[in-house]
Amino acid sequence: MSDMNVNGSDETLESEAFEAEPEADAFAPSPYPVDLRVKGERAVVVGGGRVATRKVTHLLAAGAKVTVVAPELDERLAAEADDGAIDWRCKPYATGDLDGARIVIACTDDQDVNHRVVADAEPGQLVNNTGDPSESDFFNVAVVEHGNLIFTVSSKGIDPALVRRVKQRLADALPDLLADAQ
Ligand SMILES: C[C@@]1(CC(=O)O)c2cc3[nH]c(cc4nc(cc5[nH]c(cc(n2)[C@H]1CCC(=O)O)[C@@](C)(CC(=O)O)[C@@H]5CCC(=O)O)C(CC(=O)O)=C4CCC(=O)O)c(CCC(=O)O)c3CC(=O)O
Ligand SMILES: NC(=O)C1=CN([C@@H]2O[C@H](COP(=O)(O)OP(=O)(O)OC[C@H]3O[C@@H](n4cnc5c(N)ncnc54)[C@H](O)[C@@H]3O)[C@@H](O)[C@H]2O)C=CC1
Repeated sequence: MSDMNVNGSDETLESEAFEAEPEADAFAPSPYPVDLRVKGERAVVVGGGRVATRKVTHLLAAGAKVTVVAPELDERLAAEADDGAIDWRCKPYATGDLDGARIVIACTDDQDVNHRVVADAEPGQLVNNTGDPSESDFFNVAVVEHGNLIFTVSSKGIDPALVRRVKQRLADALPDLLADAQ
């Protein structure tokens, strides 16, 4: 598998996880792959930095109602809050902030807080701890959209850097790959 090559160049996608070392597969069995419909559902994102910005962008595109809990917001999220696109609770996370959420994403730079968010979530809430895949009900995947097609890339939470590289190659290769398929 190590010579898998999406774009036809000589470069290979080197990765320990890609070689499927038995001890690397801490998240077996594989996750159940779905496209989750979240239109109109409440999503609570705890943390307002770079990683939160990426998650919020996808949640808004999917039509979720987004609440961000954080004492500070990155520039782009601050603009979304000013526009009324997201609800911003300008404060540190506290128990109770997850009430009414269908989806919960913990992405502060304080792993104790992220852990507390996971511990506070109700059984019916889908929770993602961006700093600890072992505590997540789901993983955020890389996305390449092409017309009505959505291509997603996941490594079962094992190797996000590899996922990012593969996404880029997929995006570069898709126009040629699909030229006579549509
Ligand atoms: C488990 C998961 C949690 C989750 O569900 O979010 C997770 C976890 C972690 N990521 C880390 C690092 C980075 N992740 C990225 C990028 C992406 N990460 C994404 C998903 C996921 N990342 C989930 C698993 C997905 C899978 O593998 O199947 C993507 C695909 C989707 C998205 O985030 O929306 C998005 C690319 C999207 C795009 O390009 O479009 C970058 C690059 C960057 O930020 O620019 C870096 C910087 C490092 C680098 O580049 O090497 C660290 C180490 C943190 C540390 O130690 O500091 C952890 C924690 C850990 O692994 O323990
Ligand atoms: N899944 C992924 O794609 C990645 C995940 N990570 C994880 O995400 C974490 C955050 O990364 P960045 O967004 O780059 O950090 P950042 O420093 O840009 O943002 C951290 C945010 O957390 C907020 N925050 C801090 N304490 C808080 C509290 N008690 N309550 C609410 N909000 C609080 C801050 O105000 C800030 O908005 C990293 O520590 C790492 O664990 C890092 C890289 C990629």
